[in-house]
Amino acid sequence: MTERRIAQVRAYTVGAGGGADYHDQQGYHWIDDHIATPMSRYPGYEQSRRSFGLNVLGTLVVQIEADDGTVGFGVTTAGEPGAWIVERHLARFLEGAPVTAIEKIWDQMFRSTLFYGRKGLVLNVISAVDLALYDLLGRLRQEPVYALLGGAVRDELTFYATGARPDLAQQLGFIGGKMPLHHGPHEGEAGLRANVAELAAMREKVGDDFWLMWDCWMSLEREYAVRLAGAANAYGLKWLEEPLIPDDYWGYRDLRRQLPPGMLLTTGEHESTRYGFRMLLEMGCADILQPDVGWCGGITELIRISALADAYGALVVPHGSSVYSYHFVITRTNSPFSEFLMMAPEADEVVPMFQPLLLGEPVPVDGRLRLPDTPGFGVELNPEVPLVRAVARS
Ligand SMILES: C[C@H](O)[C@H](O)CC(=O)C(=O)O
Ligand SMILES: [Mg+2]
Repeated sequence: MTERRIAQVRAYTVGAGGGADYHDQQGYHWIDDHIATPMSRYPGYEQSRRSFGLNVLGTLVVQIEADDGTVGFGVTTAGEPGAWIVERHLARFLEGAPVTAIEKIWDQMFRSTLFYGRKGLVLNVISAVDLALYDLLGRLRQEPVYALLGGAVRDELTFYATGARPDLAQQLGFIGGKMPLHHGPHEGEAGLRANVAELAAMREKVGDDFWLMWDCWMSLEREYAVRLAGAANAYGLKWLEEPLIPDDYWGYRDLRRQLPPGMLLTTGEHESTRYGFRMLLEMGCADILQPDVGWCGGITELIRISALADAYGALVVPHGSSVYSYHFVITRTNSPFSEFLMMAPEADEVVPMFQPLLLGEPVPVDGRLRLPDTPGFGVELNPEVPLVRAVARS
């Protein structure tokens, strides 16, 4: 293959809601309906995550154009600050470099941003660039990303669903349902009882064998989490997800030892890089790691995180991220199933996660999906969604 070089990098924000910033929804949506969060303790921020600014960043789209005009793209949650980082800082490591220099470009982006990066927004941006590079390489080679990653280890993906209605997810063929936790510790014993009553009612609806999990979205304290897990055990809770803030590695380590036997502890969607996941693994913080490929450092870093996890006997079940996760999960034996985020406002039907931004996004049918072999990640930007190149080059 002729060696292609990167001609131009472009960063865009997106006018419409949704897309990679999937919390940015209008009107009623289960994903913003009194979900327990680290901010719930402050009056006025309990009912809606949008109220404390969960949707302030918006979507970032990174396009990378090769010198033959082929364009790959990646998306993340980073909006205008992310566009600034791409255009004013990271572009220098990309433009003129070989398209195949993915490892070197990653290393340069990471090292050059250490003085203000390491986690969070900067890693979201590095992830989007990395996804765009993989998409571009796949398009140039006319191969799906999963083929670039060594090929599929199984024929199809199997999914659990995240949403407010595991009972409907069961009817739609998913293997389990992960519900948001609705009441945080600030709601006291009554809130704890209300949480357990919701779980009990859902168990009644789905029967004994369907997986039920709780996503606590960093909202709990350890003592509360122990009591909640103890009460939930009677209703067969499969895992307790992200109960503590991400930096409390010590809390996760201790909590994992205090959970009822058989109940799993999961976390990682707000963790990034191999260094963050090394902490989780070495300290024994979780049974299942849940990196988000759009936030943890992209495919390049997820490969390292997954290998590290495998050596520790931990599963990696990436957080959401649709096709960007699927192309990875299908290639890894320690990623036996996938998450599907139910983005229908009532969680009552399967709709593409990144709508309206992407076209061609495949969705599970009967809880399963055979990945198409379309080049790259197999999705296109929807021309009807306006993109804004908000940051001029200096
Ligand atoms: C449902 C959760 O609160 C969050 O919005 C998504 C998430 O953490 C997950 O899918 O996992
Ligand atoms: Mg989660």
